[in-house]
Amino acid sequence: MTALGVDDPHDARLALGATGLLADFNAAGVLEAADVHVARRLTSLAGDDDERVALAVAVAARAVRAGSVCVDLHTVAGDTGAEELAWPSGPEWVEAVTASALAGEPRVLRIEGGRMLYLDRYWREEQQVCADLLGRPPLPALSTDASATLDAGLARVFPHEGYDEQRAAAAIALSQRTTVLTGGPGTGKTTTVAALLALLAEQTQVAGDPPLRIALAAPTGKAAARLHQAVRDEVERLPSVDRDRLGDLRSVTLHRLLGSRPDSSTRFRHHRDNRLPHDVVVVDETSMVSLTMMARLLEAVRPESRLILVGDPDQLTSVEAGAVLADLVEGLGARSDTRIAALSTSHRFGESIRTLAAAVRRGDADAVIDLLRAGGEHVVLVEDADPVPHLREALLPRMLALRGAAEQGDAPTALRLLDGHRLLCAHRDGSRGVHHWNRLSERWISEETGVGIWSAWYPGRPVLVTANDYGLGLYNGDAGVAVRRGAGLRAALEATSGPVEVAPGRLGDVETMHAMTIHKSQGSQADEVTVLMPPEDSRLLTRELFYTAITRARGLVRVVGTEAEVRAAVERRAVRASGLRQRLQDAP
Ligand SMILES: Nc1ncnc2c1ncn2[C@@H]1O[C@H](COP(=O)(O)OP(=O)(O)OP(=O)(O)O)[C@@H](O)[C@H]1O
Repeated sequence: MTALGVDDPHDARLALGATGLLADFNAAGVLEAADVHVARRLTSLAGDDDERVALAVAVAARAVRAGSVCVDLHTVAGDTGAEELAWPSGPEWVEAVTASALAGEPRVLRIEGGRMLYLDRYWREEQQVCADLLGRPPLPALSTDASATLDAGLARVFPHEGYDEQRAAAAIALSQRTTVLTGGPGTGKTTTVAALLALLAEQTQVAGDPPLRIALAAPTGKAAARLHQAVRDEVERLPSVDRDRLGDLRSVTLHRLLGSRPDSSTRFRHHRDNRLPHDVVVVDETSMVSLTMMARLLEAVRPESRLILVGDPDQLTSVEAGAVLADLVEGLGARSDTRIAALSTSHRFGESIRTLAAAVRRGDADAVIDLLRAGGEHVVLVEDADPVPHLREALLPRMLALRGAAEQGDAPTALRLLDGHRLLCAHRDGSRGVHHWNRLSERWISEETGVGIWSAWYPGRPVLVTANDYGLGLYNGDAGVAVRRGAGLRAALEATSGPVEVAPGRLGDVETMHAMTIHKSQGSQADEVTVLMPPEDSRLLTRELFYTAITRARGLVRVVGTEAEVRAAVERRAVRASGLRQRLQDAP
């Protein structure tokens, strides 16, 4: 039996035809078949038969798969936990890669700082992001009159007490061509953006320039729709003079802003030679933007336009490689010529969720355990060896209430009840996974009502949309519930633009949502949230995952897990190797 735990030589995880180091590392579970295939293909194209070079390519591909942009050849053996394999020594390996045809032209591999191995494409993107960001020209100093207008404006758009933090963040953003605006959920990022745009529009008008062209964008359709709604709500609160100057602001996905091309998923219509026309570009949920997307954005934004990157660097990162927002916060934050606009006071949570989230963020596991055990109105820890009875008691009444409203065809109540609670899992499979808890929830409902659930659609079935449907105005991440209409069922959904009802058959991509993954919950909130901690050795169990999960709760967070699982979550960072932070810090 191989270390992968498979006897079958045809197991899909084993790369067919692999030999030598690649085969050994594949069988040990360090490399996946895809890494091996990339390595074999590239080395064979380059005519390189050095096994160490093939292993380097495979390890670089593996790193990208895990979200890293590069890999440290001196430490990777220890980092993988498979030190018993025949790893080349760091210096010898670096030498072999440097001498390889793959490090020549056309270049595929690159070594940085004598040890960090990059697939060249990511190295170039990292270089470009750094150069484009730091190359943006500084703003000219404001005249005395313009300064006075700005001060009066700041007092106008942030009139009340309690807005000092946001006023200071807006002042920082107004003083820079490029600003990273950070803050956790409910810290007033959108409020600050709306006010900032109002002040920029005023500056433009006072200067007699043509009206400001503003782009609002986000990495996903759902985030873009939420941004649109949130900015609209906050603009509504501004004085009428500012509202009129801003007009109707639209928001789009980054793909749409840059202009998708049918022939490529990584190249766009707007680029260095065909820049975006906007004077101000605001990107929300920047934590979900990959290195590649950031590179494409920065080459498309005009150097003289304002760029405002908004997000929460403590949340889960992009699916693709890179941890760009966190790198920008730390890299730019360490420079003397740039300031980060940071918001830290949440205006949405109760004190206890806020304190818990802060303890998770600073990695203070003792404090997290103490806060969870102290419990209270807003925080509950379920440590039972078998949490099922506890959860059945806590969650089943909610499910039955939802079913009741759905049976009566009362869509508004059903949607309100649906928004009341989320059951969050790290995984899809396994005893702590979404599938298991969806099935268990349906079983509880059947047992309690005496009515079996035999078909996919039933009254009270909560659903999650899993693909954008622009025709219906639905986005990946929108939620809904099946409600009775006469003899049949309709799906009532809470689209970002408001509630919609459609025939279930019209919904192509939906899944049952008694439980959902933490990744999918990003960007949404519910009154109550139950977090099922994954097992202690889960690859997904990280501080960022836990922080994202608990900050989905507006009123109550219930954590189901052992002390060891909670500690593992708080103590383990989602480490993504990247050189961007250092590059931004060190560049002149
Ligand atoms: N200084 C403040 N005092 C009181 N309430 C505020 C303040 N700033 C914002 N709010 C309110 O708090 C809520 C959250 O603000 P906002 O939407 O701007 O935060 P956010 O950081 O963009 O949130 P999220 O990232 O979760 O979408 C809103 O209802 C907003 O009107």
